[in-house]
Amino acid sequence: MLVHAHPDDETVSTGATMAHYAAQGAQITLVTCTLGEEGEIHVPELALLAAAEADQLGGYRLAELEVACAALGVTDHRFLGGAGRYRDSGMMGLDTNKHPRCFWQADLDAAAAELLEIMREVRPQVLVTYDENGFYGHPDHIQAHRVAMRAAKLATAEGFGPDKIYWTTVPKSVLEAGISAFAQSSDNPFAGIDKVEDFPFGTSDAEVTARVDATDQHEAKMAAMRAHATQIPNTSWLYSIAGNFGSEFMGVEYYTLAVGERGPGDGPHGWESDLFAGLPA
Ligand SMILES: CC(=O)N[C@H]1[C@@H](O[C@@H]2[C@H](O)[C@H](O)[C@@H](O)[C@H](O)[C@H]2O)O[C@H](CO)[C@@H](O)[C@@H]1O
Ligand SMILES: [Zn+2]
Repeated sequence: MLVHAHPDDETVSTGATMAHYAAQGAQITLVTCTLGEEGEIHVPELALLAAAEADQLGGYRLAELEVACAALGVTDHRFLGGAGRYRDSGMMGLDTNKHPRCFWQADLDAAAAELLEIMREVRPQVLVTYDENGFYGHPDHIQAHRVAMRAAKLATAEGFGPDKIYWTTVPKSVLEAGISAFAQSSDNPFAGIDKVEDFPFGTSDAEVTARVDATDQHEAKMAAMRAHATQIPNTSWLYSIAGNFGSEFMGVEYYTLAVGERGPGDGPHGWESDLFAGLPA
């Protein structure tokens, strides 16, 4: 089970992983907490769908998410509390954070109870969500972390909690490699970023627990990214990195184990290569 904040997060941070396990026949349940109503629109002809105009972006991103899930092979997708229950809160500090229906204003116990019911049905072995900072500090990501961890605690108390809980991450060594690789490039997605500490995310290699190599699924991830066209324009830095690093960047995703027993791993850091490592088949 993966708990994400907005449509497109599932693809950008865990898309290759989901496609990898879907291809193996694993049961994958994706829970998205908002419709992404407050997002930017990188498709000019859709500009009037914006929150400040027709306020229809949420419905459009719902459809983008359906196409992305199909590209990844994900067949079980839910919106927390049902589509439209929790509104996109906008970036931290904006007035949209005060919208009465926004996820940032959600009652934590009520939202966790919604997720608990899905956990009761699905009984996930592995739960994936964000760290306490929501990976990069967006209020909906922070709230997704809080709701997922609260629901997991309640599920465990009732005997059906996940065996392992992972938080998405990127090793600082990978970020440093990206800064170096693009330093001389005219199309530098890291322009203006001189050191890894300038990123609002990233963990030391020692804090990373798992490296999922799903390079065989990088095309599926690219197709899912293309489905999220309102959020990921063709000029996105994601595509320029993919063009330079290829499947190595698009098909490898990293995680930190927050709860559960670390399974067998390999390499200099003993990273797991499988999120189900150490669990009964
Ligand atoms: C990846 C992610 O969480 N995207 C969110 C985020 O989008 C950012 C937002 O539009 C910001 O204004 C841009 O400068 C930034 O580049 C975007 O990543 O926040 C949106 C509003 O809450 C959300 O809809 C989007 O999914
Ligand atoms: Zn997001």
